[in-house]
Amino acid sequence: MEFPFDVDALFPEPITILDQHLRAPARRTGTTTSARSVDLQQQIMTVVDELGKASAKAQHLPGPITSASRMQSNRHVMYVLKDTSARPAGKGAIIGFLKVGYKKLFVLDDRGAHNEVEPLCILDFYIHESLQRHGHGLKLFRYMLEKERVEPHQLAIDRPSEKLLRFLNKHYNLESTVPQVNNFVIFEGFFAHQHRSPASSLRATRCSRAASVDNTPNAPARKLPPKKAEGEIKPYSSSDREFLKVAVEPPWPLNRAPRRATPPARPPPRSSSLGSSPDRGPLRPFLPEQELLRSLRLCPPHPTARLLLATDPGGSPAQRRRTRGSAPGLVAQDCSYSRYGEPDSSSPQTGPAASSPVMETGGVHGQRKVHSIPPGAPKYQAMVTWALMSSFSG
Ligand SMILES: CC(=O)SCCNC(=O)CCNC(=O)[C@H](O)C(C)(C)COP(=O)(O)OP(=O)(O)OC[C@H]1O[C@@H](n2cnc3c(N)ncnc32)[C@H](O)[C@@H]1OP(=O)(O)O
Repeated sequence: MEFPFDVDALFPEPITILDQHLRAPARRTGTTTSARSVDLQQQIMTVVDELGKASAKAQHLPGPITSASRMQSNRHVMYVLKDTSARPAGKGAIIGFLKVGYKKLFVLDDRGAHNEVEPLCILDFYIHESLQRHGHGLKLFRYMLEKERVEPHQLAIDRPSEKLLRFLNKHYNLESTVPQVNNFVIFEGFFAHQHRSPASSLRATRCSRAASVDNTPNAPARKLPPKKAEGEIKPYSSSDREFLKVAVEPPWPLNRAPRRATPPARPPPRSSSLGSSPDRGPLRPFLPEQELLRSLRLCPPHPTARLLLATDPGGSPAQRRRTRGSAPGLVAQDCSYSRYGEPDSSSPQTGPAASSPVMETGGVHGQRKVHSIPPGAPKYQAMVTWALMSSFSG
């Protein structure tokens, strides 16, 4: 993976360890001015962002789980492997990365009992497509194990891909998993020699005062107090990949999904740690325009909207007619309906909307009013305005 700046100079060693400060490694020669170090940090951030994007693409994730901003806001550690052999255009290249971090998890042991632990977790792992199966992943993984002083079976893996499961099986003989109900995979032997971070040791010390703690020296995990019901254990575990599921939705009614006559064919995916891959389903689609218009027509009348319409100069029949004549494509119509929705034949102006979009806000005494959208106003803006007026009803 190449960059428009010299990554060979940026990362002097074959493997560079980055933490939340995303600092450039110490230079071998020369001094670094503060302006230069800001520049170098910017380059590191670019590398991290691009690696995160490439990894997400390789795993078919809807978005990156590794980025400079996420690195800065978490205590994760990233091992970056550079290509020492090739220096295309004299700027070097990056082969891949491995991201790890300690996480507090609730995991089940082989008897199905809950255990609170804080293991080192494999959070993201990526080797450039052109260089996979060349031993680079193993080089990076070995280096990380050595630096973090952990054994492979002591790790928890955040939703491993099929490739990673095979990698772990091939290089470390990890095969039998301990079934979990969260997104992490742990292997047999996890509880035998659970590695404890300084943070977890501290927490275990604190917990020992509150009793219900296994007092065995180096006890890897403690049983939760019996008073806690299973449903109360929250969060069950915080997968880094969880945030990808949170779709940013527009406000009501723009977020209303089309109504289904029948239940979905497939139940929503269940979270499992049995090697399930990340949820790759698309984010919830925005409501199509026609569906939105239909929803708006079905909505009940709103007092605020009525008030505004009553005082709206464009609400007079004359004004509406003028608008209809002068601005094609905009709504200028006054439909009268009976209270139950049928067209009211007594009204001088009845009939379907001549043009769209139609903003029906409901009328007084059974009349449904269609009010005009100012010329030039985008359709969605008008819909949102109407929706906001409706939301005041509560
Ligand atoms: C928690 C997480 O991060 S899950 C996401 C893991 N990342 C990905 O799936 C992204 C795409 N894959 C990759 O980036 C890499 O393949 C990695 C990181 C999984 C492994 O790195 P590599 O450099 O390819 O591994 P390395 O060469 O050291 O070991 C090769 C072994 O890994 C496994 N492996 C690697 N690629 C594949 C593949 N395409 N299909 C099946 N197994 C594979 C195999 O066991 C392989 O041994 P083999 O070639 O004898 O079958």
